[in-house]
Amino acid sequence: MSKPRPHTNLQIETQASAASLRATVGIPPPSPTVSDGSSAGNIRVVVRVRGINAREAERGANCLVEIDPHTQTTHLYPPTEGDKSHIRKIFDKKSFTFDNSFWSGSPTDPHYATQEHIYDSLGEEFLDHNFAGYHTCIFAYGQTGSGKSYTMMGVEGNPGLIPRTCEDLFERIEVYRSPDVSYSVRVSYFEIYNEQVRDLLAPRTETPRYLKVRESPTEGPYVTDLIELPVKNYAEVKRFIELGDQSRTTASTKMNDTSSRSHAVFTLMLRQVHHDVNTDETTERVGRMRLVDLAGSERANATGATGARLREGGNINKSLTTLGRVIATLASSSTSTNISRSKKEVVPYRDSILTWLLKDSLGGNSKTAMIACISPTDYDETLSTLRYADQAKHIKTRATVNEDQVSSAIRDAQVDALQETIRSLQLKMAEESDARQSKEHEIQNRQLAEYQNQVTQMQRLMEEQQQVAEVKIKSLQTQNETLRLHLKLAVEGRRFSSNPVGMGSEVGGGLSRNNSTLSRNSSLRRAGSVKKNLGGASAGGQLQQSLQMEDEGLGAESEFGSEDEWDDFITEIEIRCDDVLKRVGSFKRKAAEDKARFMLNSLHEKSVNEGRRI
Ligand SMILES: Nc1ncnc2c1ncn2[C@@H]1O[C@H](COP(=O)(O)OP(=O)(O)OP(=O)(O)O)[C@@H](O)[C@H]1O
Repeated sequence: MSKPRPHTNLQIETQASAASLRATVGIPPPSPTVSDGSSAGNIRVVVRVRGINAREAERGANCLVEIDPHTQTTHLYPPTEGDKSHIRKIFDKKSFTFDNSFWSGSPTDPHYATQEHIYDSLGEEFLDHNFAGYHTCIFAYGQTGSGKSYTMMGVEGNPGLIPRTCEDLFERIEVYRSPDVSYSVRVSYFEIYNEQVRDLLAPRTETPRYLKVRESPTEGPYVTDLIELPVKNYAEVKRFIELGDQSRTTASTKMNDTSSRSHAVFTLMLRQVHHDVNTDETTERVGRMRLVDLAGSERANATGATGARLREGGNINKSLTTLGRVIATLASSSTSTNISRSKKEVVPYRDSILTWLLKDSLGGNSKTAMIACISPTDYDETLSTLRYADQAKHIKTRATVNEDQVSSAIRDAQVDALQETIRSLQLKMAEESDARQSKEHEIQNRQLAEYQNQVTQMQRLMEEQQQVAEVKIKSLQTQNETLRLHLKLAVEGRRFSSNPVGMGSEVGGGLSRNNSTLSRNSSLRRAGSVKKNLGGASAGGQLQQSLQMEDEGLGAESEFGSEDEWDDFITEIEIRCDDVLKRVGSFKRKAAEDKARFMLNSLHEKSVNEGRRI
């Protein structure tokens, strides 16, 4: 059989990058496309084939994979007769069609899919969803050594999907920045190793510290005490990625020199707070992006694993088998008819930590994509991955926009209610600590966990308060600047009209008189249009508009018949400026008070914890 000729994805070169175009021209982030804020859709599935590596070339392995760029089909050919490992088995050519099939055989191949192509065709769109308020998840699946870490994280000088997403995220925040919107980003990074969760951003300790997984009715499954760090720019995230990668469990196997022995989950939380100065209402949008690099499926004899490596491999395979069962159950319930749907199968999320934590991403509130990474030479493993991927494309998720509209009063009430809960928990814990010696550790621990959970919520709320206060201050400052500019222009116009020295006086009385009249009218007209704008003046755009109207001779007729009216107008503007400044001052004070309350709570929590430890 002749070696199949690799093709690649032609589409990737022609796909217009909508998001970067939007960012270039400064159009704000996309709004949700569906009116009720929810969007049902299938998991997006793409395949990426890596090139033949040195090991495979050494054993003379043939390329068994071909990609048709026009139909996005991946063909898998049977191994050649000379390949002894496949003797006595019957193989067929298999074909699967996906949303995209990427060929990354050799950079010299026509239509070779680079890291950038993968990001442009998948990462960008998913970032759009995050800005629109959706949760997203992209996970890489495939046998060991097939290119998952390369695709997700990349290598020095050739970054993968995760660093590119982070970089684009901060570039967009810069482009979308406006006075009434504030953005905050938090990052977390953990691994699931041997069915245990370890924080990759926590300092590594002699005895590893494993974190518990809990399920909340509102948030679903979550990792307790997971560090979530606020980040301000790409350089900061990059540092945390490097820190996490250094902590990640990897080892050399016969299949891969740097094989990931754990599933790694990198999460970015994007929070957008929009504040409307006129209604004092705040809209918050939260988009969580999960980027998952799974450990690779492996056959013990192929990896040459023994001892600890063998145990790791066993756990990796166990969780991947559970993932397979979850995918199969979800796929069958998505394709089943209404009648068979009534006796719905239970999805075995809880059978592994991985599937439990990815519950939402796999079958709930998320837009999800799977990147199936395959080797071009291994028929069995590649077929297994392609079958997984083929099933996954039938899964439907229902993503909803995570948006909240809160007034200042409600927000303050929330803070008060939480403070009350925390106070009563503190009281209970103090009572409990007297009975510390009595064997009620179980209850005490549960109460402590609940207390910590509440305090974390409180901290979040305080930080959100702070974020809202910052937006308010920024938008009031802009309003103030606009008013000052209006005032300056109006006063200058008046000065010019009442003392028409200069051009008018040089060219003669008639013209001077004309100019004077013109200027006076112009100044009053300008002031009139300024006055009109005062009702809702909140942006420089309005000022520009009023000046433009005047230039076009469309300005409103003067509303100032006398000097008294003019003076009243100036006084009114001055009062408004003072008022805005006062509001800025009071917001600053409130923000400082919130911060102080927050610090006090943190201190109290610390002392409670320390008291407990003693
Ligand atoms: N598309 C590609 N282009 C160039 N090199 C690649 C590509 N894909 C993978 N590689 C290289 O192949 C090797 C194995 O890739 P990688 O570590 O990403 O595999 P993996 O699927 O994450 O494996 P494991 O499951 O064992 O962690 C690495 O040296 C990587 O740089």
